[in-house]
Amino acid sequence: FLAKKGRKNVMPPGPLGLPFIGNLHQYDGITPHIYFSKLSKKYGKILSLKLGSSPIVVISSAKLAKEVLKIQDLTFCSRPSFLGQQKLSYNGLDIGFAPYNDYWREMRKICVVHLFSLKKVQSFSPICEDEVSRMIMKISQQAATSQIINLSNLVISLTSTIICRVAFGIRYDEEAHAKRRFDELLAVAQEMMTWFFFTDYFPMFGWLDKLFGNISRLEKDCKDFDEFYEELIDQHLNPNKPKSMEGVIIDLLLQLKKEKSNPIDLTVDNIKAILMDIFVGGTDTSAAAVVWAMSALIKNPKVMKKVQEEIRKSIGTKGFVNEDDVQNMPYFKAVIKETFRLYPPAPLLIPRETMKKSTLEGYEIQPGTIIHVNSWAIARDPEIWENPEEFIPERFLNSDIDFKGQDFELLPFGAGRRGCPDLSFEFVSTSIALGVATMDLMLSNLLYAFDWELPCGMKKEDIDTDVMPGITMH
Ligand code: HEM
Repeated sequence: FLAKKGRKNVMPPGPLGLPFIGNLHQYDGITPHIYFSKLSKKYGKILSLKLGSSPIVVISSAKLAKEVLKIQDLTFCSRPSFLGQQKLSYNGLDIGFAPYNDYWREMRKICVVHLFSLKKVQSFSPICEDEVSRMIMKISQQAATSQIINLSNLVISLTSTIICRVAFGIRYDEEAHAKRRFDELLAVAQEMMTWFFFTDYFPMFGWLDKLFGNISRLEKDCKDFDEFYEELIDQHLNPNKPKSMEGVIIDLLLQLKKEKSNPIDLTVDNIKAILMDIFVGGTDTSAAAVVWAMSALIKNPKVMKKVQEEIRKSIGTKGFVNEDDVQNMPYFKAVIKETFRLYPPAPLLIPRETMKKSTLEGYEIQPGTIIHVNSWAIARDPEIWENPEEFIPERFLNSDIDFKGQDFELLPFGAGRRGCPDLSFEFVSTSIALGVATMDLMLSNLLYAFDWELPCGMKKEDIDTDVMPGITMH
């Protein structure tokens, strides 16, 4: 028995670890959200464990998420410094992996004010619409000859094409070498960001990373990225660049660098680091969400039929669903929310690190502790959600719960000062924000234009829903 008062100085409960390695031998690094969720059933909504020398606390309730992301946001708003993430972000010169400090505050302001202002995001809409209609055309051609469509590949390729156009003003031909190179770089970034480096958990044994070739691989990947950015920057500095390259994100950043009007003098490395955030944050997340949505719909044919009826009734013979049309489709919006609930693209958000000593549920949390908010587990908590494992969009039809970071039972974009910058548009419908708008457009048009079924001989139980490693859940 531990009275709340008596818990002082005690870490939250958790599995017993071994000396030196802690719980590393039990840890599932591929699906950590599921591993933590199982632990929370045994140890509670706040639990702790140790990976090597790193203390970790996992939160699995809406109430505690509110405590961490809102009430004590300032205490819990730094980021741990993992080797792969640090190297890829030019030592935290980006926004997502930067520690909480004045630099991060300024960079985030630049991003929100200049790169993702409402006007800017709206100007991206014709690009998204153009790319989605090209995708629909491509599927039509393949369907006409009864070819099987690999939807995951198509959707990932589409989001990366959109980001390339929005960020660099370049439309890579799908088969082109440059496009393949970009997609490969993205896949490598995902892998390196969650790669196991000894340095992260056993700093004294960092030399093992060298021995096992982890460092040379990481350095090679960073070099590849760097060359890619350099080429892009050179293209944008060319006074004879094509018109399509003007006013895009990289151009805006180069302009800000030249103007020197910000408290931070932007360097080329700052620009490269921000580009990395935009690639990784902007491409993977909405693509993963669309693939999960389609998988859920294929498994739930009644929901598929109902949402298609809504879209087709609303759009009629217009031929294409535009961004504004979606606002008049409550069931479609509920399908999006239900997808975010069951399949949040970043199930553990991006890990936080405590800035100072604090107390959570009477437990003392030391500075430098890594905090995981298990948004995946919270969104399946039977104390909050009825039949939590079922895909039932109807639950959102008469509910005010939204995903803008105010309702802590549904946190696909995180919340608080480190929440996804899309949330800075709290005063605007989130569908205007780039990630959701892309997702709305892709999914609504896929459902409007085609009837979907699994390849011949495949049953819905055969759909492989095993998760691949990475911050984003593919
Ligand atoms: C469906 C689309 C998206 C989802 C589900 C998503 C989700 C997330 C999540 C969960 C976080 C961490 C929040 C936290 O720690 O509380 C985050 C942070 C971030 N996201 Fe997104 N995101 C999406 C789209 C985008 C887009 C389109 C961009 C930019 C082009 C972007 C850029 C970022 C950045 C820079 C951060 C780091 C914020 C910080 O640490 O201050 N995301 N996002």
